Amino acid sequence: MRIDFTKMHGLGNDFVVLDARNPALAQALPAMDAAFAAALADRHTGIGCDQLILLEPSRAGDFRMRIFNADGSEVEACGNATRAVGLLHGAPARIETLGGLLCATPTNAGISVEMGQPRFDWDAIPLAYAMDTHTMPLAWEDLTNPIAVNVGNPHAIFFVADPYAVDMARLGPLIETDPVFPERVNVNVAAITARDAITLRVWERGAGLTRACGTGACATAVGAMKRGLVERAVTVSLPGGELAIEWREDGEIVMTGPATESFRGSFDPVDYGIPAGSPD
Ligand SMILES: N[C@@H](CCC[C@H](N)C(=O)O)C(=O)O
Repeated sequence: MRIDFTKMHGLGNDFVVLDARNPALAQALPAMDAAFAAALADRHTGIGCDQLILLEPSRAGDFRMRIFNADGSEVEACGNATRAVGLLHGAPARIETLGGLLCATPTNAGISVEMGQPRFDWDAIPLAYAMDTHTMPLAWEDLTNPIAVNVGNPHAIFFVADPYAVDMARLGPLIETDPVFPERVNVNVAAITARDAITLRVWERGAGLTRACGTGACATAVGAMKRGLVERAVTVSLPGGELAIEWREDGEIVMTGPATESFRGSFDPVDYGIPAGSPD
């Protein structure tokens, strides 16, 4: 049996969405593992995407969203995909993720998502320094003094003069896989251009340089607010376009921006070496 998919993107950060709420599709879909997710995400031999999104039934929310990076790793959060599935749903949705329950609402300005409250895990790193248990420096060449913000998934943010002057293709993977980040990390380089504006590029954990990263925009905005560099509402400009990020007084981060459906299609799992309906 062929399996239907929807190809979507948020500011050019692109997704293959499989809707396993549909019982026929759920039955035909092989168990999702890293190898299968990576095969579908491959831009040369698969459908191609930055993240594979699997929608499943949920007791906690309207549905559950599972997120797989292009390298097959399953992760906790994806801001752009949350807007994309919010668009697909077409009405306010409570979306269960590994990173928490998120609320997506269609508005005139795009899809607005309550992304939850940030955690500042960086405190753990200076503690390691104080106890002299660290092994790595907090600087990677010219990238120094990052702030780490967890918005369901982990981000390290470096404030620089010009994000486009940073050699992300080289430094991104170096920092992503540095042992100082046991779960690897999304690497953000950002410039503050006004009290309400940030320019950002993101090397995504498990996906590389993407045109936009919703959680990266949230983490960077909140990191900049925590350092007193910007006000509580900012526009974040990424290579693929702009997101509005607000850190409300109640602690909730709200991200608003566009989402787009590109096309629909179907594939045969046999082409990925997996017999249809196989439990493996
Ligand atoms: N593109 C995403 C983030 C996807 C997950 C990330 N690469 C990770 O490994 O945490 C977004 O829009 O937030």
